[in-house]
Amino acid sequence: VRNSLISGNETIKMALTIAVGGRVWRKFFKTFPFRSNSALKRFPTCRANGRLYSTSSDVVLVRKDEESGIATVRMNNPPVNSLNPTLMVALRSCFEELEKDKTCRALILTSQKPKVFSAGLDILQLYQKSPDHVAQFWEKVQDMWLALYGSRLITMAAINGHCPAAGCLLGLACDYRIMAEGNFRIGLNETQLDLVAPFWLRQTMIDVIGYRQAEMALMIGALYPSDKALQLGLVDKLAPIEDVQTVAEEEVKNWLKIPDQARAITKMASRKPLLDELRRRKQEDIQTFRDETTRESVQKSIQQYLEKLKAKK
Ligand SMILES: CCCCCCCCC/C=C/C(=O)SCCNC(=O)CCNC(=O)[C@H](O)C(C)(C)COP(=O)(O)OP(=O)(O)OC[C@H]1O[C@@H](n2cnc3c(N)ncnc32)[C@H](O)[C@@H]1OP(=O)(O)O
Repeated sequence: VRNSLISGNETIKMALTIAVGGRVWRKFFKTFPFRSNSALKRFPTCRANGRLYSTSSDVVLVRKDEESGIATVRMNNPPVNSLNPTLMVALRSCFEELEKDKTCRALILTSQKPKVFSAGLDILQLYQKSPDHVAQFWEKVQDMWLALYGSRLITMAAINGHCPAAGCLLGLACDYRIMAEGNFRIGLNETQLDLVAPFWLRQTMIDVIGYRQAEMALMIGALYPSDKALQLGLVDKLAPIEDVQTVAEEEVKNWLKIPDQARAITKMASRKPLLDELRRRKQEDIQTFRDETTRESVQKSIQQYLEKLKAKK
């Protein structure tokens, strides 16, 4: 159903776009306007072995190789890259900056701290917080995802460690996933916290691993070891943890051989319906998240989950 949501008009527009040579990008951006938020402040930048973008808080480290146009974005929010508002705003801002940078062609998303790609949403931000806080928090999740999933760039997740829940959400938003071999886990374990993955996250899981496997994985909140994730198609390739970044760079170089505009138009053709649907239902999605998360029984489950995390030690 989703694929058929691209109208005939848009398909014709896309075909014309490809055909009209010089005016291609103007038409492309008209057909698929990429959003940006002018209120976000630009990164202070400096140069060292290529361009190094840096957020004021340094929770996101970005190094761009000017020659190849490949930017590596490292999440740097110890101990486990949990997605708190600061990290999510920095990631979104970084994705949007790279999007605007005409010399940037690809983005590799990884963790500065090997062994954990991201522990997902910062659970503390969902516990005993006001409905307004939770609503604002969720909008940051949505905006970060829209910026990454809707990117014209080649996006590659170099998953160098555990990747539960919203860590997996980030991976699924990319075009390709390379994961570390070994005892690392990936998946959407939301139901284990008594949470329900929103429609757009569920849809990306279905798109990547197929309906039956996604339905089952989501219901039981499965976290898969990397070899099983490869078998399911949840990740595309495995590499020893120390080689994940290099393998990602090699893979990007293969993708760079494809002309950017045809690749990006094709990507948008398949992603636009879901992007549009979330944009259209953004407020409804925020309200659902706010109401669900602040429910007493869900708060109790989150409390128990936090206690379990602490007791692990
Ligand atoms: C439709 C409507 C409804 C919609 C609702 C839809 C929601 C859908 C979207 C996504 C939801 C989510 O992401 S929910 C988040 C789900 N995430 C998880 O379940 C991951 C939980 N974490 C882990 O499993 C592990 O930490 C793991 C990542 C494997 C790393 O293990 P390690 O042994 O290396 O590290 P640990 O010792 O466990 O953790 C180090 C410290 O970090 C803390 N910590 C770990 N994960 C954390 C987290 N996510 N948030 C905060 N803090 C965390 C621990 O408590 C420790 O704190 P100290 O003891 O103080 O040091």
